[in-house]
Amino acid sequence: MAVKVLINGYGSIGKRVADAVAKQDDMEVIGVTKTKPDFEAKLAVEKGYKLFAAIPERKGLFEEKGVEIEGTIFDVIEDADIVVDCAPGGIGKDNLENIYKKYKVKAILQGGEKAKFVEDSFNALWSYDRCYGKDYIRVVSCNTTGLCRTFYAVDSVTDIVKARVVLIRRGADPNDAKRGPINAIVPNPPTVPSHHGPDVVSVVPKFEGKILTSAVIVPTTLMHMHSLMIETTGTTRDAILDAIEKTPRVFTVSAEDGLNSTATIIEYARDLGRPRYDLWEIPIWEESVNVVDNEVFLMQAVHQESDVIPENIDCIRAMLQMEDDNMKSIEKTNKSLGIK
Ligand SMILES: NC(=O)C1=CN([C@@H]2O[C@H](COP(=O)(O)OP(=O)(O)OC[C@H]3O[C@@H](n4cnc5c(N)ncnc54)[C@H](OP(=O)(O)O)[C@@H]3O)[C@@H](O)[C@H]2O)C=CC1
Ligand SMILES: O=C(OP(=O)(O)O)[C@H](O)COP(=O)(O)O
Repeated sequence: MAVKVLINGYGSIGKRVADAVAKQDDMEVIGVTKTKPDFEAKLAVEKGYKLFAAIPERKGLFEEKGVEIEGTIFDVIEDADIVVDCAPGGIGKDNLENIYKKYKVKAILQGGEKAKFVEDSFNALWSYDRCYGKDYIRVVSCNTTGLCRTFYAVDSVTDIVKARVVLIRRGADPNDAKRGPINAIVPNPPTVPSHHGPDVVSVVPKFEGKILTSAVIVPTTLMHMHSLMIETTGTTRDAILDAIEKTPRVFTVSAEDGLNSTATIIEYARDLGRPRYDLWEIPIWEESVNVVDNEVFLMQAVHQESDVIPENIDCIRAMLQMEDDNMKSIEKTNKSLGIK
């Protein structure tokens, strides 16, 4: 029987998680929530999702606008086997304390929440077993997910002694007219190291003290980009390329093929006919992969709106003990979504 999934927060991440859950033969979406009756709420109903008010006092707003609503989150939460919280960063922890724990329902939070509020942090390659059967888990952020996958590939062929990463973060998602910068490069966070190193360690504790990250924000909406420098005990370029080939959800792209920027990578995702031009995999520039004196260099991009989506699906399977082999869950999810 399909497990019942409630999506609390139907925004950039929530709508993608809902569509991915709907594609699984072992899961069903029992509802999605919004706080306001805008176009996303209307489209959710048109797509056939049952819509609920995330905040009970807002229910009247939907009725006033004629947007079909089934009730509030409190009318559906007891039917859920698990809630995937996709509310804006910082709100998930309040929902965890005020709703999910009170109703004793398992919940997944997203990367905008801190590690300390949950039992563990999830990446399908690294921490599936640890999260198996747990109640409250965080799927780490898009950037952290991208780093975890690439470190997995490198770690599969050599030992990582120390890694340094510079993250070039997109200024806003494409639908966001309020954030920036429009014409500046902003150290963000202004302090070094950034939170991404500790976030990777929350998934892979053996990397404690080994990952140092700094980040800037630039005026683009398409993707993030990372420049990785990974000191190892010894490896070769061919071994790293082979490891990338064997690791799920990462792949190489070549500037020679015209995939020489985030712009053409997104065009590639469009040409693949991906929903919302989502690129769930992490593209690594083949030409950037190099090994100098045991240090691995590479550059990769991250489609911030979509790389965490398959992770949420695998996290549901782990928490609800639906599949005990992480690689089998990854394979099932990949197949259902059409991941390379
Ligand atoms: N966008 C990204 O690139 C990524 C985001 N994340 C993380 O995912 C989470 C969600 O981000 P994102 O999808 O971008 O955010 P969005 O702002 O796009 O969507 C948030 C959704 O939550 C709803 N919402 C608002 N308040 C509440 C509430 N109190 N309870 C439940 N739902 C609420 C909003 O509804 P309404 O619009 O009706 O107000 C909206 O549907 C954050 O933790 C973020 O850090 C992780 C990876 C990448
Ligand atoms: O929510 C996200 O970006 P945002 O906090 O810039 O909106 C992405 O998950 C990236 O987050 P991160 O750069 O804190 O890993």
